[in-house]
Amino acid sequence: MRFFTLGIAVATYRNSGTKGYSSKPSNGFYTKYKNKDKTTTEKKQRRTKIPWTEEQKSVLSAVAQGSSVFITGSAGTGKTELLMEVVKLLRKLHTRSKVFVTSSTGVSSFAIKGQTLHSFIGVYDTNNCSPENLLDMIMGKKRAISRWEKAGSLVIDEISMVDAKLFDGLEFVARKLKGVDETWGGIQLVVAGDFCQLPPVNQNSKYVSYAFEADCWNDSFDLQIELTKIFRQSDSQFIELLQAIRRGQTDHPDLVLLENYCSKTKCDPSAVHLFSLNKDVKRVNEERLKTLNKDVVVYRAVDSGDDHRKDHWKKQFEHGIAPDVVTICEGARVMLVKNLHTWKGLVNGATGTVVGFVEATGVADVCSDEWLPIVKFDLGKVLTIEPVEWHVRDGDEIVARRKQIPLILAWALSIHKCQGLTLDKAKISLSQAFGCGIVYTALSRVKCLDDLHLSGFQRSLIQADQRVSQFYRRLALQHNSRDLDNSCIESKDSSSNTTSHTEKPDMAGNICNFSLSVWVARHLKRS
Ligand SMILES: Nc1ncnc2c1ncn2[C@@H]1O[C@H](COP(=O)(O)OP(=O)(O)OP(=O)(O)O)[C@@H](O)[C@H]1O
Repeated sequence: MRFFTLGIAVATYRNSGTKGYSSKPSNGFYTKYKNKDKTTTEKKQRRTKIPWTEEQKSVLSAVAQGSSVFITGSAGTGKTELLMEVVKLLRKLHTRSKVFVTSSTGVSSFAIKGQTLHSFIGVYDTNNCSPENLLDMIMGKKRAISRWEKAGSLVIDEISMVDAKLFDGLEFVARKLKGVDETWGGIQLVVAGDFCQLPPVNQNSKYVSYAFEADCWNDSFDLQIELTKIFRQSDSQFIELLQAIRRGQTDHPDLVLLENYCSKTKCDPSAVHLFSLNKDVKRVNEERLKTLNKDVVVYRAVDSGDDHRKDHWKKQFEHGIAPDVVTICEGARVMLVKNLHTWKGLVNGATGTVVGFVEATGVADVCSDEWLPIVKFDLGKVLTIEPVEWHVRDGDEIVARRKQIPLILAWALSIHKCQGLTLDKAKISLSQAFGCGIVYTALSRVKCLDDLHLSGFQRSLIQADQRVSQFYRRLALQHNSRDLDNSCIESKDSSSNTTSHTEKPDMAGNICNFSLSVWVARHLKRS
């Protein structure tokens, strides 16, 4: 493997546009943030302390039994958090090198420390590809073939953006390359996502088919489970309103609240501005940076990787969240794009303001004698941000590394980029919004209505796809029939005292018996 380095340039120049290296950005902070945040062991201990719900536990126990599982649920129900735990479990079951962790978008694949689904497949343009075409394209790629042959488990996050044709194609490829005549060639599949959020993007046609419409969908899973406990929001009125929007309900009485928020509330200047178009995001961020009229510091990423596969990983970085160039100055609103200190809330999505710069002496081989930003996070913590590393993986192998400051300008963001994030405050411009799920995805980023300022909101923008609604209705019916089956099994088994299960009311007040759901789902699938 050959590595090359682009070289880092940390330069300061006046906002006026005249480039030139200056000594140090003017600020009053030259003391490094001392609290070097505990040991790795302590970090690990804290992470494992998440109080999993019964639903989440049932997923973990199904995975531990070798089941293939689909995890869905509203925004903020902990799908991604749970997936991280599932990955740990799968690695114990199959060994690390046989577990492939993927997501449909670059941003979300970084969030789960995986790779994009397309990079795992080894083919980038899969639009309207038949299963046979897909297999043909993969057959020309040794590494891709070996990944498929090796795979004991495949994890796919943000499934809402994967279309049915691709999902069926992947199942076909798995069966052929594993040489096992079982669904997915016997690979343990764990898939997560919310079909009420952003749908698949198909460049060649307006019609999108969701993954659940794939012929193999039902046979792919032993358990399909909808998580019902929402963690991101706690205000029941807001939760109910979001659920109405998720269902595409345009006549909900509380929608008037959003119309009021559109016109009346004064916008908090620290709120993140969300747009549906990237050009609006770029424009607003550049405008806001200029208005500060301060010296800026430019951080260029240092990339290294396998030269032969440079096109591949460059593309990955382009589509990922790790920025190529970060241009900031004192006063700039920024967002962390990597988890730094989870237990302190300094995670991917945490926002703050650059309050100064500190000399970067001794920071591992980049930025030496240059400047590191000090960020005061909205949560109150102040932290010197050092460069971190992102990886592009090919299965278990790291094929490229990017070192960069994990910040992006955060006055404005695209709604697509923020899928999966929790935002402290948001100013959402919906005037250019289009398509199903976009209003729900945008609004569900914040924790409460007071954190929201809206413009361009109209009830007509709320759109839910009928196929998605039908899918969730079917899933709910399955759950209900499973509950009935469970109570039968319970009474059968109670005589032998072998069954223990937890009862928990779901959002609709029904009683769900989750510990038995795996068995029942398998039973339903086979019968
Ligand atoms: N059992 C739990 N107890 C407490 N908090 C939890 C639990 N599970 C998840 N969370 C927290 O809930 C928040 C939302 O989780 P996460 O981002 O995984 O949701 P999600 O379902 O993936 O959302 P989205 O669909 O918007 O991507 C996170 O802050 C996460 O740490």
